[in-house]
Amino acid sequence: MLEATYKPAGDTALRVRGLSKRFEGAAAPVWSDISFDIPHGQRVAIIGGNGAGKSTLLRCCMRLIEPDAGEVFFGDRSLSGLRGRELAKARARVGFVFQKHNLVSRLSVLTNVLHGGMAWARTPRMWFHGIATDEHRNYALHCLERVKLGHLCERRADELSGGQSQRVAIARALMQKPKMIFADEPVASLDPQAGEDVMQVFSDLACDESLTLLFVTHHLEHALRYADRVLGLQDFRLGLDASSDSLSARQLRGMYE
Ligand SMILES: Nc1ncnc2c1ncn2[C@@H]1O[C@H](COP(=O)(O)OP(=O)(O)OP(=O)(O)O)[C@@H](O)[C@H]1O
Repeated sequence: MLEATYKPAGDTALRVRGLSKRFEGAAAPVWSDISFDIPHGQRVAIIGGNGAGKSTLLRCCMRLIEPDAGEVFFGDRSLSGLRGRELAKARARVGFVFQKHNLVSRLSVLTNVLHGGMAWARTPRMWFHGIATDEHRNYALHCLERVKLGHLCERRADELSGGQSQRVAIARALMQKPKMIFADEPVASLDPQAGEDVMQVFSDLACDESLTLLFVTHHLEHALRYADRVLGLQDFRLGLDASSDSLSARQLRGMYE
């Protein structure tokens, strides 16, 4: 592994131990024996070539994909063996942001954000604008303000730019009051400036609110600028685990050779 300069500090938000995954029928594992600890509030980039298993790793960390071996802990709590409501409750600690924002186009921005509260809703209906309580609407507005889009709350989602839509998707993830944000190539389809704006929002959330951030990216400059630490997947294993301060763009490019 490339020089592991990262030294764990503080309480652990996410602990991964000995994780391995091979898809059925595949000749080789996606990766094997992956272990790392992420302290609360750390910003971590996951890099690696196409097919290195970045998305699979992110999903295995929530058991959206079942690993073949190993264990994942949120804090001290192991996800192994959790089922149904217990697993859903544990997963609700993580706000997941995808490459595609998946907003409901004909609904307002505020209603889309309210949908993020479904993770802890008793009845889904209460998450529609007009039915939701003032308390929930105010919280949704607060989440929108955290991504600097409070002024667009009444706009239809299909009238937003790509960058604005992704920021609404982040606000929707914040609505579930997560401890961690996992983001899978969140700026892949955005222009450079919108991509920077979205990465800055993530970074501010991690720095100002101690939200732990784990994001997959192919933008090496984002890994260096917006992450405290970089994990790199290469040759079916974790080939890099180092603080971004200690890395150069040339070293990161080496993960793609
Ligand atoms: N559900 C699945 N069933 C079978 N194989 C899968 C499945 N999901 C992913 N794979 C395979 O696992 C490998 C890793 O895929 P993954 O999407 O995690 O890679 P990635 O590093 O995120 O790639 P990219 O940078 O192209 O998005 C690939 O070979 C992919 O084809």
